[in-house]
Amino acid sequence: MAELLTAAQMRAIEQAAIASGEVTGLELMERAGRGVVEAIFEEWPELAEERGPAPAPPGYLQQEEGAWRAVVLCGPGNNGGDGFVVARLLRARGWAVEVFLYGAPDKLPPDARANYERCCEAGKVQAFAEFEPENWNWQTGEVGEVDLIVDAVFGTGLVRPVGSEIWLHEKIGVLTSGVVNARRVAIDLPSGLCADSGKPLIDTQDEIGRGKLEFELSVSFHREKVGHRISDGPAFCGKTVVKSIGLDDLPSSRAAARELASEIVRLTQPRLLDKAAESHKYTHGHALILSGGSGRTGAARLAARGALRIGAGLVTLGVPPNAQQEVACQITALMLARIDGAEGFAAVLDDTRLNALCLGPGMGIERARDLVPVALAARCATVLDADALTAFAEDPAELFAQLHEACVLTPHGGELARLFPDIAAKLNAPAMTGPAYSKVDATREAAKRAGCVVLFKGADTVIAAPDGCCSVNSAHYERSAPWLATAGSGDVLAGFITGLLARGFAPMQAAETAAWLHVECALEFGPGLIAEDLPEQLPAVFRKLGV
Ligand SMILES: NC(=O)C1=CN([C@@H]2O[C@H](COP(=O)(O)OP(=O)(O)OC[C@H]3O[C@@H](n4cnc5c(N)ncnc54)[C@H](O)[C@@H]3O)[C@@H](O)[C@H]2O)[C@@H](O)CC1
Ligand SMILES: Nc1ncnc2c1ncn2[C@@H]1O[C@H](COP(=O)(O)OP(=O)(O)O)[C@@H](O)[C@H]1O
Ligand SMILES: [K+]
Repeated sequence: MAELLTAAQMRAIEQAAIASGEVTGLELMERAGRGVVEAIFEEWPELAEERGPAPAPPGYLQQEEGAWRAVVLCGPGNNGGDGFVVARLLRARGWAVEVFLYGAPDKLPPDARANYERCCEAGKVQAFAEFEPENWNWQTGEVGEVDLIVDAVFGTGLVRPVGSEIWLHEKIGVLTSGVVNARRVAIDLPSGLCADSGKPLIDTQDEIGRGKLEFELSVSFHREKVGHRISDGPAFCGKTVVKSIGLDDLPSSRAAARELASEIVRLTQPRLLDKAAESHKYTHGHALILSGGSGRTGAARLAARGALRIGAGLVTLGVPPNAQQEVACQITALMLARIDGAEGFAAVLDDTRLNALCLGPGMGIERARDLVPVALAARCATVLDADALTAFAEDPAELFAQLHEACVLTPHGGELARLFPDIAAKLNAPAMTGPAYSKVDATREAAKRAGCVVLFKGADTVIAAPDGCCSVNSAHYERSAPWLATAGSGDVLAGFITGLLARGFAPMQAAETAAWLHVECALEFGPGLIAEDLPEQLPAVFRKLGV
């Protein structure tokens, strides 16, 4: 299962390896630099082609032709150290490389210092203040084309907001503003991005020039960091490649990782979805999904279709009398039960074969306020979405007092803010110091307070349980699925979770697997997707999974 590490976890794993004597920091840095160069050539094979030798410094960037040209921006820590390795390796291949250092050489940590010195043997390293692409005269050809920009200013050690003197988004923006056509690679993370939260730490009220901070490739080591997958991280990173630096082969770092295991955030992956051959429909559970009144039943019908397709044995829509006819005209495999007020609902719940409930989609606030307490009193696996969450905006504590561990809450950002206003305020505050409060922190805190699983939606859906277990369902990079942002897709997701709960999945596993399948369905259909299409992709997705 793919793990996402925080900066502190990565440090602990690396430090354990170094402390054991199984590897030195210098060796890890060399492997990191080599990994970056490898990743660059894998991403842009044309850059690996041989070219003429580098002209002698100074002023090699003035040359019109000849070697490939790179600018490497190094910072004051080990990220800068990785940058010096990359600069040296590129120079050894005949590249013309301009290296700039932000910070004083004698303050570099030992391994970075060693690589600074080795880098200087093959060419100069200039002070960062000299990096003034805004003053380079492109028009007169005084400065030649730059083929590659390497950002090695800050990695996982970024703790303070990036000052205006190193606003890379501005500087790199100049370099890439169409005058030159350089590929942009960030070592570990784009400098300025907080490794734990995926938020930029920038000390300014100004609009961040986001387009300019975006890289095409980020090369991380050992594991992706949480920040590669949440908030602004994916947009800034462009594409994230992970290179091994040999830590998985070392008993010391493996032991350190085992100790951290319960805290580590994971990327979602599907659980076993097969059905046993000897089963019958009741083995797969009976889900009940409550709808709203006449004219507002679409959301619940979407959820119900999702629950049925994902394999619940039976799915019943619980509708108020005024919507009975409307729903009856629309459904075939789904069943229908008349559910009016709290009393009638309680009577329906006497049927113990009903083992998963879904309340919220299109339900209406008033009906939700009446019926959610009845559902929760039944102590049945229950998904609360949409109106079932908003109904408790005025007194979230009232809801929390009734929730139990078989519940799943599925808020989007607005709904989360209604139930957890303090958590939303912390999450939405400008990030000044690292590690910044993240969507992972927010979801974990919400799950703990609610006492049940919380699935916080978005392209970076975060799912957490009260015990801290947490995963990210990332619709980014090769799983980018922007077509999922369409009305009703959240209703289908609620139905998917309900269906899996009916099938007997534990709440955390139901939420993770449903979120993962939701994105797979969107990818299976592709552009033009609307919510109705989502459940209909499940058969193809299951076939691909070998279910
Ligand atoms: N942890 C590991 O296992 C490995 C780490 N490596 C590299 O080392 C990096 C982490 O190195 P470090 O921990 O030295 O951290 P960084 O190199 O990311 O930055 C730390 C330095 O920047 C300063 N700093 C932080 N925020 C600042 C700000 N806003 N303005 C000015 N200065 C600021 C800190 O005081 C410190 O001097 C990783 O991202 C990775 O690139 C690699 O060499 C491979 C192995
Ligand atoms: N850009 C995006 N990429 C991938 N998934 C997205 C994106 N935006 C939204 N989603 C997903 O689409 C669904 C939207 O749900 P929600 O906000 O409840 O809206 P609705 O109820 O109208 O469907 C959620 O599952 C969310 O994770
Ligand atoms: K960097």
